[in-house]
Amino acid sequence: MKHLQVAVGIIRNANQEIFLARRAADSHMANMWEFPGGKIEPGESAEQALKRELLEETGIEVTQAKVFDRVDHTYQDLRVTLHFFLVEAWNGEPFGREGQPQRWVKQRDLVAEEFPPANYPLVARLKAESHQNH
Ligand SMILES: Nc1nc2c([nH]c(=O)n2[C@@H]2O[C@H](COP(=O)(O)OP(=O)(O)OP(=O)(O)O)[C@@H](O)[C@H]2O)c(=O)[nH]1
Ligand SMILES: [Mg+2]
Repeated sequence: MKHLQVAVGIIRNANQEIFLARRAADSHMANMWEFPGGKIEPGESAEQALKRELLEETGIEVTQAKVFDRVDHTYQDLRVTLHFFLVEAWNGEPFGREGQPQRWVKQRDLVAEEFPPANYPLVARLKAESHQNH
């Protein structure tokens, strides 16, 4: 089975809002909401891929990224390892640079079912941590 290594950015602003983008209609997990990111290319570290993908997909230059979690998930015909980073420092203003819809959502208001199934535990963790801290 194909196995992808993916770098993913949880972009969070000072209002505890997280930037989400909508996946394209013709992609894997079409039309679901996602944290921007993409495949780690050969020779790249997860953090390098994160910076490249966030620039390509949202236009921001990441200046600091913290490892947040690593999740392994097997879909019907595809295995993914998602390397999640918490991004709280960047230059620019994120937007759907590839034309994809986007929105900011309060961390505590995230809805797991809007994301690909691999994200469910991660979204649960983010919601739990938002109740502790805010
Ligand atoms: N970016 C992103 N991908 C995710 C998330 N959750 C999740 O299961 N994935 C899966 O990770 C895989 C790779 O992500 P991607 O499609 O963004 O990769 P990419 O930007 O390199 O795509 P491309 O082939 O169009 O260049 C997809 O199969 C996607 O369904 C998520 O929150 N964000
Ligand atoms: Mg992508």
